[in-house]
Amino acid sequence: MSEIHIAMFPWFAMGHIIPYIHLANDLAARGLKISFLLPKKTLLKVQHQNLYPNLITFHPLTVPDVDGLPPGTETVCNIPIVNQHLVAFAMDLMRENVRDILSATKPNLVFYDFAYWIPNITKQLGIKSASYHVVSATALAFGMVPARFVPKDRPMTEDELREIPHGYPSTTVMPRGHELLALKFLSRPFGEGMISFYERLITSIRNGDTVCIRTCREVEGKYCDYIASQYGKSVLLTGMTLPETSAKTTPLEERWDKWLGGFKAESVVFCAFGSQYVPEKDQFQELVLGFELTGLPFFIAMKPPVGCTTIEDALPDGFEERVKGRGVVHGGWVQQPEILSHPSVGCFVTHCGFGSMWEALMSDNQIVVVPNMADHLMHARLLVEELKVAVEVEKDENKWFSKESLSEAIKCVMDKDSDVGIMVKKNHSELKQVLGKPGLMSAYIDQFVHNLHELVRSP
Ligand SMILES: O=c1ccn([C@@H]2O[C@H](COP(=O)(O)OP(=O)(O)O[C@H]3O[C@H](CO)[C@@H](O)[C@H](O)[C@H]3O)[C@@H](O)[C@H]2O)c(=O)[nH]1
Repeated sequence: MSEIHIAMFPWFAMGHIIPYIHLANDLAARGLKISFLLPKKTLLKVQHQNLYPNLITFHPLTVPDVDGLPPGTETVCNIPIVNQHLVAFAMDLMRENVRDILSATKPNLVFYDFAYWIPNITKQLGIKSASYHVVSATALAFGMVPARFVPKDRPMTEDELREIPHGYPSTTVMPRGHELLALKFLSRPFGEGMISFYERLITSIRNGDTVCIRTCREVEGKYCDYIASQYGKSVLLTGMTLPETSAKTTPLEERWDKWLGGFKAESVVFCAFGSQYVPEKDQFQELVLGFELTGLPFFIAMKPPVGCTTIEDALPDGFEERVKGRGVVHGGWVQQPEILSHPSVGCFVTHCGFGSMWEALMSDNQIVVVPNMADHLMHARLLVEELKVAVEVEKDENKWFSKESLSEAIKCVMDKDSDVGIMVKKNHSELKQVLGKPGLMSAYIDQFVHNLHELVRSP
């Protein structure tokens, strides 16, 4: 088979760029050549993850400044959700630049997700296009299908937001009540020349030559089939594309390894909410008080709350003294996969970003979910309602959760005698066995590469 050359142009968010790099590594391991288009400062942060520099080439991009965003903004990292469409706008302004790179590098195929205009360029250049999605099939099936009516010239009404797409294959894996109304921002057309996130994704899937998703049939089979039937296209799966070797190549930072090592096996509760989430100060304080209330050792890694320069500034009065020796609250990035595989860690409290969802499933930890927005809600419901491998922290209509509800959820899975704890542990361990079956994930990539060869050869 002749060599395939793929260009990749993911949404400017770390939660998208990182899984694209994992896929690039998996493909390069099978001899495929990759041209990766990335904002230039972001490139410096992730280039060490390129395991095949002979096959994966990064192309630096300059992201134009856009009114309403701090100058030099490249990704949605630290940008409030209400302004994320401006990052999409900046991405759209790069059309000509991207076309020039594709025209010069001449790949056979382009992978993209939010840049819905890529197929217009690739058709002119005689290149194939594949929309590759690193959010769940569940989220795409619920929100981003032709069966969902999305008006082009106005935001969706409450009734439209509450409507379930016809044929959607679940009655439980979905946002509830007030959460549905919070999806309104996805449907807002943002002005001259800009389209809503709903329309962006639906157009992206509809116009590409194929649709690919970072998932497995074992977890999301029926949602993949629904997407295939909605678009009349086959859906190609890459499996979960988690790097297998990270724990071996990058040992956990010594200070954390030592601290965690001071506790008995499976006793520490770890909490992290991904690369984007910035808590409000009062919710953050309630969260840490919830951990205090459990009486268990804990390790929280989270960005400083809105309006606080450091995490220490945001802690409740007397908190540090009271939890000294059994609790850490760290305001920066930690090595999540390595922490999840530390023998002392027994529970993961997660916002349920798609990356964290897979990492949680492939760990031996009990899982507690605290979803905040759009796709996180879908992943959380998938784990709790359908797979029954996790418990969810109760929230009120204003998305607020109390220290008591957080503490109860954690204790319910950490208490060795709890029926719910025993049930989710058993289900999780059975699923992990299925997903961890030797050769399963590499078979996904092999089949995926085979499908790409067919796609490239097709007329
Ligand atoms: O201190 C930290 C925090 C996070 N991570 C890693 O960062 C990634 C975070 O990804 P994810 O769990 O997917 O969360 P987000 O960063 O919130 O993800 C964005 O991208 C996801 C697609 O991957 C979408 O599902 C989410 O909606 C979107 O918020 C994971 O691999 C974590 O292991 C760390 O290593 N250390």
